[in-house]
Amino acid sequence: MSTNPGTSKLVRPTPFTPKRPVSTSTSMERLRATVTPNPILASTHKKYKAPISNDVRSRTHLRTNSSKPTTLAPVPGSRPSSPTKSDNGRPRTPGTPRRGTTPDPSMARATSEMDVSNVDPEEVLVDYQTVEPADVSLGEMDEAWLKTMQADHGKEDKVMVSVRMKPDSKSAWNPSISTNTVELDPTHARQPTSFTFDAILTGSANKPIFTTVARSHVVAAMEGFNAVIFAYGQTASGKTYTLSGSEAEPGIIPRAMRQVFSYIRRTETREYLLRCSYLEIYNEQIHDLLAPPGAPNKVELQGGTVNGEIILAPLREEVVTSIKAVKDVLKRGESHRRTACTDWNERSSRSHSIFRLVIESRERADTATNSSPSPVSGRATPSGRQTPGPGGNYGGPRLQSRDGRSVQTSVLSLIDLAGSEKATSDKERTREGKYINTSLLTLGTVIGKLSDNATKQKNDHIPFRDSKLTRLLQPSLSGNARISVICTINPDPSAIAESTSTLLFAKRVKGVKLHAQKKEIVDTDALIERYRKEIDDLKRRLEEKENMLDDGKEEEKTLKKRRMSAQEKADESQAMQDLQSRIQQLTKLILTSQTVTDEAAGGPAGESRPVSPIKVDFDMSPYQLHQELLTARLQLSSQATQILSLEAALEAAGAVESSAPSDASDKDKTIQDQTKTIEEQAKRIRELENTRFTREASPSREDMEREHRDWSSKFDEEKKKREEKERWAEELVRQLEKEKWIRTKLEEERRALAAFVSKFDSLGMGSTIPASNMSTPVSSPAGRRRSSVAAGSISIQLTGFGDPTSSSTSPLRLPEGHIYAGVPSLLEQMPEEAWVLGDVSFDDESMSMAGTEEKVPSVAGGMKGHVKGSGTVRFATSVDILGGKENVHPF
Ligand SMILES: Nc1ncnc2c1ncn2[C@@H]1O[C@H](COP(=O)(O)OP(=O)(O)OP(=O)(O)O)[C@@H](O)[C@H]1O
Repeated sequence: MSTNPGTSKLVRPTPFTPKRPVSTSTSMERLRATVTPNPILASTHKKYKAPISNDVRSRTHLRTNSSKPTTLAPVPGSRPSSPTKSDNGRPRTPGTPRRGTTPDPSMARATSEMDVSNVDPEEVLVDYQTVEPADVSLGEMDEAWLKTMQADHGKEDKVMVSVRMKPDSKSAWNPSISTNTVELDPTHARQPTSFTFDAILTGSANKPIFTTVARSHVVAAMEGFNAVIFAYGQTASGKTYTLSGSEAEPGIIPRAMRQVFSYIRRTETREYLLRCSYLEIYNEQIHDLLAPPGAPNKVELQGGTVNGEIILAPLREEVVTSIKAVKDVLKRGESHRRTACTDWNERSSRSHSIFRLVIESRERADTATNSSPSPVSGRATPSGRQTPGPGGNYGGPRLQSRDGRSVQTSVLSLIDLAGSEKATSDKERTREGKYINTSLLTLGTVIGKLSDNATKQKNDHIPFRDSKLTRLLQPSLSGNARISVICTINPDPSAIAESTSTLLFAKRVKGVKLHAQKKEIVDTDALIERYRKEIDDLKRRLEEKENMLDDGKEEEKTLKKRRMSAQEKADESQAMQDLQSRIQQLTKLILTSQTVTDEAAGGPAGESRPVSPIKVDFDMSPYQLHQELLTARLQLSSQATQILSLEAALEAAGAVESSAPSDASDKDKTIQDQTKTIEEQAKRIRELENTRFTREASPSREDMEREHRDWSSKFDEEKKKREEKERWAEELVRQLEKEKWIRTKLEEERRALAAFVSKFDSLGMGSTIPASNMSTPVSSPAGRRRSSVAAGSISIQLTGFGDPTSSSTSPLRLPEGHIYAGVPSLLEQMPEEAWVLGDVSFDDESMSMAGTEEKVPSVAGGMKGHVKGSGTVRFATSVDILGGKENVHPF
């Protein structure tokens, strides 16, 4: 690891891991020997691990000295009364009221001498003449650098992210300054782990750190852009050292302040009003570090935002005019900050601290080019609009825009975050640690989502409201600021996990996109004048264009128009449209500005002239104004198109020439009339379209209803049919059941009869079967009757079954359960060709023919048997069956 050669190797008072409690005696001595203590910090330096309660801090003893009521921030609009210019003409830095006799002289210095509510901003302006040479840092802003840097403003749309490694003899990380990469040493890495950022910083010297990561942001703030610089990292990794530094190595905050004064000294054309505030977020509560001792110091973050700004109230702002004044403010704020000795850091910040410098500037009166009084109607020039503030909760005075000199406002925020840490044995520290970690976690989530939204072009919700820190940073993180983040890491191998987490945070921050905009508070009269001039100019250009076309005789004009290509005509008409749109827009803006001005001056706004339909908020950011402008332009352009078409129509009707107005105002009137007509026509068209739509829509609705009705009746019909079929099916089933029942009954009867017959036969009484029980016997010429059937037909018709007359055509059906009894030679003459088909078999004959066609052997001697199964006996030739049909009986 390469470190700054000038670095005095600092021995860490404790290893990062909290396992071993700090040994204050040796480590502190070593520390004191290596680092010159910062006198600012020394006053509150905690040497021993002791609980710090916000109520038991230095303010407690100061409270006893409090005799005068505290004056808080002025209500905007209250006139400053007592100028504070010192005898030598140089403005004196105001402070808080002196509290009578103070036993502690250092604290007497820390409390302020002046009530800021009584400061006239005009009296405390800083310009190149008032800056003391001693307040200036020489050589930090050469012209060439400044030029490149200024060219970068507006282009830069990413957060500047740098990593600062604290000097350590055993480092687990290898920094590469040339490639801006930091890599985890392979001995500690399972896989290659490296990160690349905008800068990798090492060593103890704070000057190069300032130059690399903060200088350009400070200049951006001086030029009207909001700027935020913050340090992020685990506890004891060097955040406070980077931001505040020590007497020997001043950090970013003191260097930035010097830079501010250097900038003012080299900028001869502007004058500045500088106001500081200093606050901290401790256990999710915001405290004003500059609140006078004994005064309430809780600051509330109010509901919404004003023009994208967060409202903090009540927050004290103090005007500063010199480095000394800034130092005083810092010292006072530092003395109120919550720090404590933890397992890892002798003087650990227990809160997030935010030092804010509000920079307001305007062109100096003697250099302003537009310093002539406003020509707007003999009215007295109204004072410029006040810097938007939370209804008197901001503390400091505001710079007013004067004589057309607009006021530029920006805020430089320098933030020292509390460090993420592990749990400690001390209860109070653990509680603080929880708040710290939670808010840092939210910061990480917010940054992650912002970066995600930027890369994936999404617009997901960002949980800014989940912590005070993110809520406070919302305007900046949302993009309206130049941001520089310094991630500090402790390179000790015992802190690899924490350092990796910090580096991952840094990587996410890199993805956040910014679009910082300047904020300018404009003098409305000057603005109106600017609009008027622009309108005059536009009207002149419009007339020129029209004259160009109208010059010459009628034939020449026609020729001119014919000569113009279609493209030229379109361009020309577009240019004229643009001019007219702009004129209308500016006219509206003038009306709005005048309304606003009159209202602000308590005048009878809107009585003598129409109030513009568009209310322009002059406190809107240029970006917002631009958006408004685009929307307005779009509207105007569509109206202008309508006007043009109407003009074309009128021209075609030959009406324009005769009624064409001669001067611009008449033309404006005509345009207005025409616009009105167009609007009426457009309204009429809309009505017609609506009617048409209604008309077109109603038949289709009827159709739909009719169709619906048709379908419903069809459905009902189908349903009816189905129900009928179901009824019919049920009826069939019922009949079937009945049939089955009848058949069963018949079957039972038949079986009973067959049994009877069989018994009868066995008794040798076959000839005595009563004819009534059987079918009517076929009459036979002889005693042994012979029944003759044709080939392929039945030879036997079972008694009681079937129709005897059809016996010649039907095959012999032998239903199961019939027997052939009492017939000595039923098929005596059956020829060989006889075939039996079907599943028929007989008990005691070799006539098993189940399922297959089989040739039936001649049956000599008749047969007697019980038919099993049903089937058909088919005969190929005529068969004489002895005994006739009557010999076959049901079983
Ligand atoms: N780059 C550095 N060079 C020399 N000393 C350093 C450096 N960074 C930090 N230190 C020393 O390390 C100690 C811890 O640093 P510091 O208090 O700035 O850490 P921190 O990140 O602010 O911690 P915390 O989050 O607990 O407030 C201090 O004694 C400081 O002087």
